[in-house]
Amino acid sequence: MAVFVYAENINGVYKKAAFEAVSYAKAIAGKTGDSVTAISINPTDSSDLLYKYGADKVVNVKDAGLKNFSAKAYAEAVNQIADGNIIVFPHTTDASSVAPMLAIQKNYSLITNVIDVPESTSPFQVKRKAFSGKGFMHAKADADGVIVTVSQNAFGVKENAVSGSEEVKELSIANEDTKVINHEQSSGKLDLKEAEIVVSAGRGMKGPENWGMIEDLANVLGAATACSKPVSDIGWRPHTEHVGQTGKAISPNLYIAVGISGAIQHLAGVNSSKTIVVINNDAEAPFFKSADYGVVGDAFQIIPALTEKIKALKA
Ligand SMILES: Cc1cc2nc3c(=O)[nH]c(=O)nc-3n(C[C@H](O)[C@H](O)[C@H](O)COP(=O)(O)OP(=O)(O)OC[C@H]3O[C@@H](n4cnc5c(N)ncnc54)[C@H](O)[C@@H]3O)c2cc1C
Repeated sequence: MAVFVYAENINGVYKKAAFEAVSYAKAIAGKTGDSVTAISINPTDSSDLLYKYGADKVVNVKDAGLKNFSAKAYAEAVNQIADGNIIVFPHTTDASSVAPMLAIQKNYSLITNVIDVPESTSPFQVKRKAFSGKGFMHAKADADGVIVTVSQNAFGVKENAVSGSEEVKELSIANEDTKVINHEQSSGKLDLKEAEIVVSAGRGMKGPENWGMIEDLANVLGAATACSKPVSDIGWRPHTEHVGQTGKAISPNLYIAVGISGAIQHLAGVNSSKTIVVINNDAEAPFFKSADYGVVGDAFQIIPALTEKIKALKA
């Protein structure tokens, strides 16, 4: 028996979330004594990248009709291959819409946003995020089969190299429903949901002309940039950077919040970050209650000084 895992790629290139999902599937397989079979749709990347994280077998679906993403058609493709009782998906935007479609097609339980290896695999029980990341719960699958989506950056990418094998599967799936015509990445920037470090700023920055210092700090740390909702609403930053309840939910290893008050709707999207650093000139700002480290002070002095210090350390 195999633990199946959906290895997501964008325009043929594997996402970091795919490596994390394979690492997670390998951890489950270690408990059940199964092998890991990864399924990917029209990848251009080499399967070697998936063997590195523990995929014993990679099934590459070749289907010209699946060039454009559609949750229903992709679920059908995975359904035709995955004949095991445990199927793992990354909790990305695309994959988290494929997983429920597949759960319906297979009549399996669906547990989303899991953050740890299962406590038991029979019955399947696992810890997951709840209430927009403000709490945790232990979910138990009712059905014999289970599909899980792994919260990004929760488990981590873990090398576990095996000498895997590859199978190419030619499919021809009807893809006539609503589909994504094109995936475009904002120019040359890190994907916010995949980033290990995020530097985020809010209205405390006073205006878009002051974002240079946020970008400088992000560059020196190799981080992605994010912002609060009002900042993107006023047009200081693009909507793709808006994090929170109504924006992207992220869980980087390090989240640096600059001039953000820490409203509950903002926290809902960032409070599962592993380490939170808050920089705010108001010692009473609510964000400090959720911070691992806090600096009370003027961002306009602290950020450039911090950037210089990190540059010096790196040199
Ligand atoms: C239904 C709903 C959904 C929402 N969804 C979201 C969401 O997804 N994401 C989100 O972010 N918000 C969301 N909001 C808005 C949220 O309630 C807050 O209004 C918003 O997060 C505040 O943004 P801010 O912290 O940038 O601005 P402010 O609340 O204005 O805070 C600015 C902060 O900057 C600090 N500051 C000022 N000057 C400096 C300085 N020189 N140096 C350091 N610090 C300084 C201030 O002390 C203050 O704490 C939502 C609201 C609603 C009602």
